Amino acid sequence: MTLPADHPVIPAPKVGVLLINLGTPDAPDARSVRRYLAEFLSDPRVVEIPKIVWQPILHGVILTTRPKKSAHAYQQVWTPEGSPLAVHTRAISQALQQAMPHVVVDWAMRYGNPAIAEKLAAMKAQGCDRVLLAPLYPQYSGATTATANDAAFAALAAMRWQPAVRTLPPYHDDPAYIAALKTSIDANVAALDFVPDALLASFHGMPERTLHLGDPYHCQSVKTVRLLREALTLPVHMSFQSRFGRAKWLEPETEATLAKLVQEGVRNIAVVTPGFAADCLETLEEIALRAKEVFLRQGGENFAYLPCLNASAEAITLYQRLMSRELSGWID
Ligand SMILES: C=CC1=C(C)c2cc3[nH]c(cc4nc(cc5[nH]c(cc1n2)c(C)c5CCC(=O)O)C(CCC(=O)O)=C4C)c(C)c3C=C
Ligand SMILES: [Fe+2]
Ligand SMILES: [Fe+2]
Repeated sequence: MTLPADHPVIPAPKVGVLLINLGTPDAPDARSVRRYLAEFLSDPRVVEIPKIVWQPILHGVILTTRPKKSAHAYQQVWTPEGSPLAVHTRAISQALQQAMPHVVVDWAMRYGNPAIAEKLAAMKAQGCDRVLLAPLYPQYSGATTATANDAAFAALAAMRWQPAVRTLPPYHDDPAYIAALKTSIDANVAALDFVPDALLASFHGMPERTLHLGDPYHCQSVKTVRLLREALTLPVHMSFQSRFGRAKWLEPETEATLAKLVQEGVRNIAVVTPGFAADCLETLEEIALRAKEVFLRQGGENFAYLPCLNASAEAITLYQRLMSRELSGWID
């Protein structure tokens, strides 16, 4: 049988790893932040309020007031290379590509740029017929991991010839993740010019309702902290930051926890954010700048924010291990 001239040629198997993070505005100005927030906060996985109720609130109040305020916050942490979240996620992707030269490693954002659909199309064009989708969230949540996968599946839905796909499971209790956190925390604490009395692990918050509806994020965060306590010598406290809206969010809240710790006699503290793979607005502005101010104002003496794993050597060892495990059978 003669094949038609335009019949697709079947290439040799090629594997792609697509790292996915949340997303960030293109620039630290109100217009760019508004565009980003409009996409992010219209996701029903993020704001679980009926569209008919939420859209007028979003477009009437939130998107007229918040972009200016948030743009100001972004300006405090923006770098010459761009938004910290994008800069670190790109650096992770580049370092992992070096560590795993036999696969194609790239990165995308759930909201904004670079888009997941665009990066999946680029992988396909490079001949990747197998793709590992890797949302970079240690703890699973519908608002983060699931929506990243949803967006990837939606992009695949438009492809005539899809690659085979796998998704990276949460790694909140993986010994390699806890070991990477321990290495990073120990080194960062040793470099401080004071000895912390305690460590506070601050996680991004979620509406409390999501816990009762079965989202595992809270339980997985608690487990990460238990394992960190077992691995570290410092006392480890836990809290949730970044409240949004009027609903009840997970407790205890980060700034309230810092104030309480001062009252209990903690004067010197180090804060880590193990739920974030990469430093971003929520860690660099909300914690390193604003939470620090709260702690010192309450009578604390020394406050250190310890960076996320970012593209550190321990992070790349971690990701190489996690990805290689998921690629088993696809690569040798
Ligand atoms: C209902 C609102 C929100 C939920 C639920 C939520 C969950 C959630 N978010 C992250 C990680 C990040 N969030 C970031 C920023 C951010 N988050 C919200 C709201 C919700 N997040 C807003 C409105 C913003 C934007 C900033 C602001 O205006 O305050 C970021 C940083 C992005 C950046 O550009 O640097 C991250 C990362 C997780 C892990 C999570 C649930 C587990
Ligand atoms: Fe968030
Ligand atoms: Fe915030």
